[in-house]
Amino acid sequence: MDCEPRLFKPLLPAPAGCECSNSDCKVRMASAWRKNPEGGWLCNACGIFFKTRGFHRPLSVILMNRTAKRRDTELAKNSPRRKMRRKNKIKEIEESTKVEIQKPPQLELEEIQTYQDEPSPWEQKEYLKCGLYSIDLKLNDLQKNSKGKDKVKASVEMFPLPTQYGQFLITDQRDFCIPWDIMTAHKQGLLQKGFKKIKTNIFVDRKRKQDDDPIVCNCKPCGEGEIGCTEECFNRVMFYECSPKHCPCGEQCSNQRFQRKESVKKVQVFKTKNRGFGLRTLVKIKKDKLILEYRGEVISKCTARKRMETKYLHRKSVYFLEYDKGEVVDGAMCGTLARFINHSCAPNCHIEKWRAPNGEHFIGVFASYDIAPGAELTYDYNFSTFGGAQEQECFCGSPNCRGLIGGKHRSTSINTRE
Ligand SMILES: C[S@@+](CC[C@H](N)C(=O)[O-])C[C@H]1O[C@@H](n2cnc3c(N)ncnc32)[C@H](O)[C@@H]1O
Repeated sequence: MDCEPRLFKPLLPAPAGCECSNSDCKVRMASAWRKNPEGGWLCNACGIFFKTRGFHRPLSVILMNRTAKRRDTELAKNSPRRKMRRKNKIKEIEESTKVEIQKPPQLELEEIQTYQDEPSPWEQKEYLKCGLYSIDLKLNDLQKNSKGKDKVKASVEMFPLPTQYGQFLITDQRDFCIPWDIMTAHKQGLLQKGFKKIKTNIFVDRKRKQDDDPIVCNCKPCGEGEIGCTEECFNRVMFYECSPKHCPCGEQCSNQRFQRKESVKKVQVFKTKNRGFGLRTLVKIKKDKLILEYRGEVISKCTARKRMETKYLHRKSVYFLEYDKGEVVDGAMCGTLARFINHSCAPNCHIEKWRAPNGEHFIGVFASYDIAPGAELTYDYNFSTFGGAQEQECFCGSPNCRGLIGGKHRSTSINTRE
């Protein structure tokens, strides 16, 4: 295909070093120069315009021609449709400015001034929303996808990044802020590998029991404003929680603390000097109050041993707690904040095991006496943890410290009357 190079006429300076006598144009270089009736010089474009229309080329047409010319040159495109559009625009402007031409020159100038102040929409510049190599992709434009959900789309299509960009990302140092929730979780030790809070125990080696024949107490339904199932409640004495469906006291039953999740909410994980993380209370806790339920994965002792020999082989902390005959709660991977409670030989808490109406158990940390705000919560591991782990040196710091936690000294007795 023959493809002749496009020839541009060389630009000539105005004769005698002057400029285009159209006060809106004033160019010094043009492809040709033409004389106006007064004897001055007009550039080729203004000369032709004046000759064909009888008035000077207005500023808006000059600007539009310049923009179009520049765009044409830059993009090397010359579509006939665009030419038509430009011609039509020029016609429109001619129509609108013809009347103004009749006005005295002073008025014409004012009119043109307003053109300059308020550029027409086709003269307005479009700005890129994002740099070519912008570090942060702008994700402002939300578009709906086929399912009607918001779909994020970058505002501007990006060029591929230069090859050295990876190096830049590695070496670039920028200030950043860790999101509040992540920072808090980190401070509370919740970012430990794989730890997740759960709302009920997870049964790994068997199914959860679904006993639909709960033990019902013989308390009498109480009057309005009274509290049911107090100290004398047969279930309470036996460390059984009443069933919400069957208890004669109904809504007034006070023996459903685990099921109603009546735990102390204002507790805080903190870093201890030599015992890893610990848990402290931010509020005063009364004697016998349920502080937290100890939840986790309910596994057989056999699974627990296997885990200790594999998964937890190099772990310093142990999170096993006796659950039932031959079963253990493992709070290492998932559970509640109770897993952060450390051992003390002079503890302020103890563990209680309560029977749930479905035949399973609730294991809770209870206050052994009134605890002041800010105090670290502790219980004696030797009475409640699973005795399969190695002995560890005790750093509880109490005057009657036994020196060791865990190992062979452990007993499995938990406070329960089963
Ligand atoms: C259930 S975790 C308690 C939370 C643990 N401190 C943590 O950072 O996750 C039990 C582990 O804490 C440490 N620990 C608890 N009480 C301790 C004590 N009095 N002295 C030394 N280490 C203790 C031991 O490593 C133990 O295996």
